[in-house]
Amino acid sequence: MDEITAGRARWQARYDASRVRDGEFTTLSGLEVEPVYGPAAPDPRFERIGWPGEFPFTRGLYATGYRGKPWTIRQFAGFGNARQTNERYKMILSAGGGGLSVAFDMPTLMGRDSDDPRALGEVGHCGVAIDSAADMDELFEGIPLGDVTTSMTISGPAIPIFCMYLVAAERQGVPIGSLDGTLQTDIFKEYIAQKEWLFPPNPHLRLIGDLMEFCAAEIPAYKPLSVSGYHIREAGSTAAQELAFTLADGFGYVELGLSRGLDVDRFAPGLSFFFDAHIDFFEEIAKFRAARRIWARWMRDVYGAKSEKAQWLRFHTQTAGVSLTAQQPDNNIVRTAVEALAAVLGGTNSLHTNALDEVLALPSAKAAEIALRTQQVIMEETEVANVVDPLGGSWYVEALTDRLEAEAEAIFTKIREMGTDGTMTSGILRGIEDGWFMSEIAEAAFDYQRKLEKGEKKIVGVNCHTGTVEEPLEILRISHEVEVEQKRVLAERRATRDQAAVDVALARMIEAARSDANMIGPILEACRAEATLGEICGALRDEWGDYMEPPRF
Ligand SMILES: CC(C)(COP(=O)(O)OP(=O)(O)OC[C@H]1O[C@@H](n2cnc3c(N)ncnc32)[C@H](O)[C@@H]1OP(=O)(O)O)[C@@H](O)C(=O)NCCC(=O)NCCSC(=O)CCC(=O)O
Repeated sequence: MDEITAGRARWQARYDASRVRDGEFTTLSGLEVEPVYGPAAPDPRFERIGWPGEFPFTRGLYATGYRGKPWTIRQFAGFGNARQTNERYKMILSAGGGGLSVAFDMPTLMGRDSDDPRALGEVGHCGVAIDSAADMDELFEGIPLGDVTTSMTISGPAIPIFCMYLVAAERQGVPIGSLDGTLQTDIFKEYIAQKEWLFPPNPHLRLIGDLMEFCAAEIPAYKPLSVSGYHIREAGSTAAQELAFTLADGFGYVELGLSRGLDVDRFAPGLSFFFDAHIDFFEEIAKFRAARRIWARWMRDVYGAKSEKAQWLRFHTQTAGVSLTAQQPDNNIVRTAVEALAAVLGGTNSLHTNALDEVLALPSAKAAEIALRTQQVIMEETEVANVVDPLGGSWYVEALTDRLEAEAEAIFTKIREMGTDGTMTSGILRGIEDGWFMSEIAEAAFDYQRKLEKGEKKIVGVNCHTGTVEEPLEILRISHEVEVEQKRVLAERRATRDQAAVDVALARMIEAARSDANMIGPILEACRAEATLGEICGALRDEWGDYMEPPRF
């Protein structure tokens, strides 16, 4: 039997052993479609590409693709206080959202309480304000945490926020071992692009190692890391840089797990990824396919992962916020639809579609609903979910996939060479310290901007096809009352909690910080005692110090 026939037989066996959702898998005009298409005759490219559901997973993780399960519709949302955001979550779930994704406000992202002087004017603005486990209870009130997978986008203070989420689950009566969800936690990309860290890199990495250890042992389905290229791309990187920097960061976390003596086949399934879907349709599809292939190969060949789940790159995608325009904002619906389709054709596991007004403010309820419906149109009407990796074998897409893979490999070599001991981690830390990542991204952003200004690259409504007379958009505005009320509630909670229990828990946490002990238990205790996020992070800042980025011109 030749390799094509043998491969197809392997795929068929996997497909037959899998569950397929009910549905009519035909074109709109009624033609039956196969679950997958492949070459009819031997093709030299095929070994690199493979079949869906098998190494190197270029064509997807599952033999069934979206016939097995469609991607998760996971709309990133949060604003004002926990009660307001809870209402938005219930709206998203009742409108067909498949999972939740929490956006926190800036003080929370920086580990500060709502009454911190630095929080002034920011409470509830770019996400929801969470000060303690009691806010987390309110955030998920009436939403069974055992049944809904919840992603939380936070990295600097990821661990105390995660512990508050565990406390909220305990208070709902959900066993924490049964939870499934994702925590962003990706501190490398904070230093590289988003700039929301709390401490120097080493204490952050220690906490992340503690979290990986805890989750691998206690909450096997939970993904404690969502390694993020989104913010790298939004900062102006190219697609190849996004791919390479993100996967390099992922390798850094694998090296961290291995350095802690953890079993790669146990902890690697907890590593998840998050990419941008930008407007160049085919380049984005190729990027997602290349990402799966590179990750599988490195995990197997460099880091010794044996199980398929440890070789899988699972990812969430968000359409490109940076591609949205304030001019002619209705056009953003079209951009988002094209980008979302690229994510789906690239085999994303989970997807957020941006709202048309996100360039101006957090989404209004109406804009949020259109964004959600955009995914549903793709899922329910277009028939694209009938066939796994429908663009596999396209000369263009396969060539771009190879090209992006080669570009990423060249960047990996550069990063490793920057380090002192041949590891990816050492190269990443050196690149952060030297401002190398930042200047690579800045160069790419500058180059693109120059092309826009020369008219070599075009954006409708910005440097071409301008001149539409526009109505002002109704946008969501967050009242200052939210901040006043959040501070009042926080003061009341501080006055009524058992202060001695808080003091003891915080002292134990610092004791643990000074030892080699795993920090998750003590931080969880502090959250159970209603210590606030600012108190927990403040005590750790006092212990570990702050981090100043080296200036670079
Ligand atoms: C793994 C992902 C990517 C997706 O998880 P999900 O649970 O949604 O989906 P999933 O794992 O693909 O699927 C759920 C289960 O179904 C199974 N499954 C899926 N497809 C299948 C198929 N065809 N056949 C058989 N089983 C299948 C999976 O293996 C899994 O089960 P098992 O578990 O048993 O295997 C996770 O990490 C995630 O949800 N990430 C979201 C991150 C996020 O929302 N970030 C927002 C950032 S927003 C941000 O940063 C701000 C940006 C800004 O500034 O605007």
